[in-house]
Parts: sequence; structure tokens; C-alpha cells
Amino acid sequence: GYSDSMNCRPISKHESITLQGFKHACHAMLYARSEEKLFRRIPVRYAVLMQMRFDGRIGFPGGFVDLQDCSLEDGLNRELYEEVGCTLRLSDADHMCSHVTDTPQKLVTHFYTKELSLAELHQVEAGAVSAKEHGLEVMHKYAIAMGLIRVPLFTLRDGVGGLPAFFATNFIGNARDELVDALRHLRLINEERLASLPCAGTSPQ
Ligand SMILES: O=c1[nH]cnc2c1ncn2[C@@H]1O[C@H](COP(=O)(O)OP(=O)(O)O)[C@@H](O)[C@H]1O
Repeated sequence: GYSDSMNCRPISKHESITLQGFKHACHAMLYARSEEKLFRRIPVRYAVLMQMRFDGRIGFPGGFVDLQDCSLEDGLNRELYEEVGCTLRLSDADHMCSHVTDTPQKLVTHFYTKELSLAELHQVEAGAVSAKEHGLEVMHKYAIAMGLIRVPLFTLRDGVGGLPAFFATNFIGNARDELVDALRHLRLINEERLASLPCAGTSPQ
């Protein structure tokens, strides 16, 4: 049987695909180094993409992949194309971590990160609105993406606005932990600031 500690534990991609009776989902964090400044003053530093989901929660673009059908990466690339119109191809080299959980369902989530040029990222942002599974006109048909959003990495002087406020929003699945892992692992913000964020101190890895 599964112990409580199994609830969302890290697992290797290799081991996860040997599990019986588990669904697999792949999601990706696309990001780019940015010299942009908010209000000509606050350095953006990195543009990190997440999306507003149809259900009002925030997650990364991606979705379920049927391993009978295709590889994890092919499935991810298909989802990225259908949801946000991204034609870039992610590969095994972009895989960052995988987690397995048995509640509320038996699921493995595979998380990928990919650095783009700012121009490529702008293209994804601009193209997303016309992607097949994006926007209100297809909401009778698909579990759609409502819009790409950027993660604010700065903190305003009030100590709340910016990343702390963003962290207080509602995330899907383990998307929040994936975001924290990626920000830490890719060194997009420093450890001290990470530790000061609500719920960010205790990532499962
Ligand atoms: O950003 C994410 N990180 C981790 N898990 C996620 C994320 N977004 C959705 N999930 C989980 O992945 C599964 C597939 O959801 P999603 O809505 O992406 O798939 P679909 O678009 O194929 O229906 C769900 O169990 C959901 O809880």
C-alpha cells in the first residue's frame, strides 16, 4: 500500500514510467532573461510564464499525456502547441523533476523548464491568444487556458506586492512547488528571498 509520505514525492522519470495504473501529466515553465523595467524602475530580470486556467487556478501550460500514444516530450510539445501556440520543441534535456502522488488520483507530474530568448517568449505571449485551446470561444470543447501570465519576481516596498502577493493565489496541483523548485534551481531569485515567501520554505525536494 501507499503511505502518506507517498503523497507527492519526487521520483525519477525512468522509474515513474514503470508504475502501473498511473496517469502522467507534463507541464513546462518557459522563461527568458529580461532587461525590461516595470515603471522604468523595477527590474523584471526574468519573464516567467504561467497561465490562468479555466478553473481560476494558476498552473503551467501542459496537460495529460497518454504514454500508449506518444512519449512524454511529444505529448508535452503537443499540449504546448495546442494551449499556447508554442512551436518550440522541448526535449529530455529540459526535464527538471517528476513527482508522484496518489491523491486525489494516481498521477505523475513531469516538470520541464526552458530558457528562451525574450523575442521567442514575446512570440509565445503574442501567439497564445490564437492557439486552438486558448480563450473563451473554445470553452465548450476543451479545458482551456484563459491567458498566459507572468510571474512577478520582484517585491514592492510594501513587502506584499509582487511575488508574495502572487504566492497567495490559488495554484493547481503541485504547480506552486514546481515554481519554487525552478526559481531555486535556476537561481532566478536568491535563497533568502525564497525563504521569506509564504509556503516557499518547505518545498518537497
Ligand atoms: O502546473 C501544473 N503543475 C503540476 N500539476 C498540474 C499543473 N497543471 C495541472 N496539473 C495537474 O495535472 C493534471 C492534468 O491537468 P491539466 O489541466 O493540465 O490537463 P489537461 O489540459 O490535459 O486536462 C491534473 O491532475 C492537474 O491537477
